[in-house]
Amino acid sequence: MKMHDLNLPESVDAYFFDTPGDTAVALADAVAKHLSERLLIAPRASLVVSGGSTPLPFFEALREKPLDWARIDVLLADERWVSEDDNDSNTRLVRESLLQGPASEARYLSLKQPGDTPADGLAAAETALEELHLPLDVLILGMGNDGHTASLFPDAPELDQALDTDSAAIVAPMTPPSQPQKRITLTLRALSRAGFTALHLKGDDKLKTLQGACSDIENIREMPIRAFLKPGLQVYWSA
Ligand SMILES: O=C(O)[C@H](O)[C@@H](O)[C@H](O)[C@H](O)COP(=O)(O)O
Repeated sequence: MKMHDLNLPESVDAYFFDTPGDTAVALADAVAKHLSERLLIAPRASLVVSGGSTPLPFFEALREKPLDWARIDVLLADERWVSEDDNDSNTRLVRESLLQGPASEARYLSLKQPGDTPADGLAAAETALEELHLPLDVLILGMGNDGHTASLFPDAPELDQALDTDSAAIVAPMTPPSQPQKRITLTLRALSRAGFTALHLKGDDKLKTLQGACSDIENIREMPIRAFLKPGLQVYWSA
């Protein structure tokens, strides 16, 4: 699909690659560049990543980058409320695939905290993020075919609050009936205006979903990814 079919907003750059591996390497290069530039002028940098099945080759490429990882705070955009040894845990994915090698020096800020539900663990999660400076420096988002990103799900009863950028909340519990697990997510207030935001996608289905998202950009509740289709976003896609 040619870029113009996406009618992305002005100055949203879309990069199309032949393979997920090529995408991963290119995205890792861009992220490493932004993190190292940030660390030239700030004592620490924040890197927010997403879970799911797409990021693995990106994590494997990024972790080998010769960055000052001890000065980088790594956290998830969202998390399933499962134990860290659960196969569905994004924290497990990040610890096993990203926080290895040079990147093992990074400081990991965990959204997953003790508590039977995300609501029970919310205060501890907020405390864990106390040192997180906003706006974020680097944010990597995925997208589901319902147009969710992070755990901003269209069917979540808490979506309006999580999208309310006037709210002070930077993290919120989400209980989308479409999902098998309860979730915790960074809110739109926390996720917006990052220094560098990339949308990392794989597959024709995701490209079609993105095309649909571009067709009615203002209707964010219907497809929360639309909140990020703004100038400066970089889309990285492969079949
Ligand atoms: O916890 C999660 O699932 C992610 O944070 C979520 O927002 C993900 O990025 C999309 O669902 C895409 O997931 P895939 O990469 O598996 O398609």
